[in-house]
Amino acid sequence: FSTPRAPRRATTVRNAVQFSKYHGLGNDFILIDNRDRDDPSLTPEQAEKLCNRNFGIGGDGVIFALKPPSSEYDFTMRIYNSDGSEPEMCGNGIRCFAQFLKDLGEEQKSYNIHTLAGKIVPVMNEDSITVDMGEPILAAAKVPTTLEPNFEGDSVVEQTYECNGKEWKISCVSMGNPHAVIFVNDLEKDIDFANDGPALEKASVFPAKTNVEFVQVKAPDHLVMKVWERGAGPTLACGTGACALTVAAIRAGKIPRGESCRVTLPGGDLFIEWRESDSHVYMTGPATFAFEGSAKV
Ligand SMILES: N[C@@H](CCC[C@H](N)C(=O)O)C(=O)O
Repeated sequence: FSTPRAPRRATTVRNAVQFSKYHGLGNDFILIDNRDRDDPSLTPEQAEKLCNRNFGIGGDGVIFALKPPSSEYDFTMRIYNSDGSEPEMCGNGIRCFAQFLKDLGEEQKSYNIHTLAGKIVPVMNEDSITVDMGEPILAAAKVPTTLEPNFEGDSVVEQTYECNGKEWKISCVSMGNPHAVIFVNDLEKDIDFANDGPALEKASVFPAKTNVEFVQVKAPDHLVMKVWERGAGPTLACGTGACALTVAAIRAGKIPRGESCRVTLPGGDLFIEWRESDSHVYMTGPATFAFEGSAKV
C-alpha cells in the first residue's frame, strides 16, 4: 500500500474568480464585481457550472456589476440563470445587486441601474430595499405570448389554455421578463408543481419561454405563491414574479388596487404596490449577504 499524499492546500487558486454570495428570501445569487468592464467576465457555461449546488458554489443565478452605458446610469446589471440563459431582469437579484454595491463602498441612497429591461431604480431603506420596477408590459405580443388576447390593450387575462393534460386560466404580464400567472383555490392540492411548472415554462404559446407563478388569494391584501422559474426551476422567491402576479390579480378583479399587497413566497414576504400615479410597480424586500470567496472556473 502506498501512503495517500496529504491534499495540497492552495493558497492561490488558478483561474479563480472572486465572488460574493447574496440572497433575497432564499433566491440566491453569485455576485461578481466587473465594475471595470463592459461585459461579464464569465461565459454562460462557466456561470452554469458555478451555480451547480454539488460541483460549484450553488445559486439560482450569477449577477455581474458592470460599467454603465452612459451618464444616465450608475451601473449595469446583467444576470445568467442557473442554466446559463440570460434573462432581462431579476427582482430579488437587483436588491442583492444594490446591497453588493453598498458593501463595495458605493454608498448611495438610490442607484440608476441599466438592465436589459431598461432603467431600474433600487432605493436603500434602513433594513430593506424598495425598487421602482417600472411599468408592467401587458400587450400579448410584447410579453411575449401567442395566447389569444381577451382583455383591454390586447392583453391576456385568465385565458383558457390546455397543457400537461389540464385546462388552465393564464394571465400574462412582463416585468421586462415574461410571467404566466395562474390563480388556484389550493396551492397544495390543485397543481402537480414538479410537472406542471416545466410543461408551462416550455409551452409553445411562450416563444421566449416563461416564468410560471401559481397563486392563491388569501385576503384582499395578501397573496401566496409558488414559482417555477424559467431557466432555474423551483426557487424560494421571485421578485419580478411577485410584481407580475400582483398586477395580474388586480387586473383579474381578485384584489383591489390598494396601497401595498403582501406576497408570501416560499422564502418569505415581499410587499408590492402597483401605484396609480405613475403606473409603476414598487417592490420592497430584503437582501442578505451570505459569504464570499474565490472559485475555480
Ligand atoms: N428570480 C428572479 C427572476 C430571474 C429571471 C428569471 N428566471 C427569468 O428567466 O426571467 C426574480 O427575483 O425576479
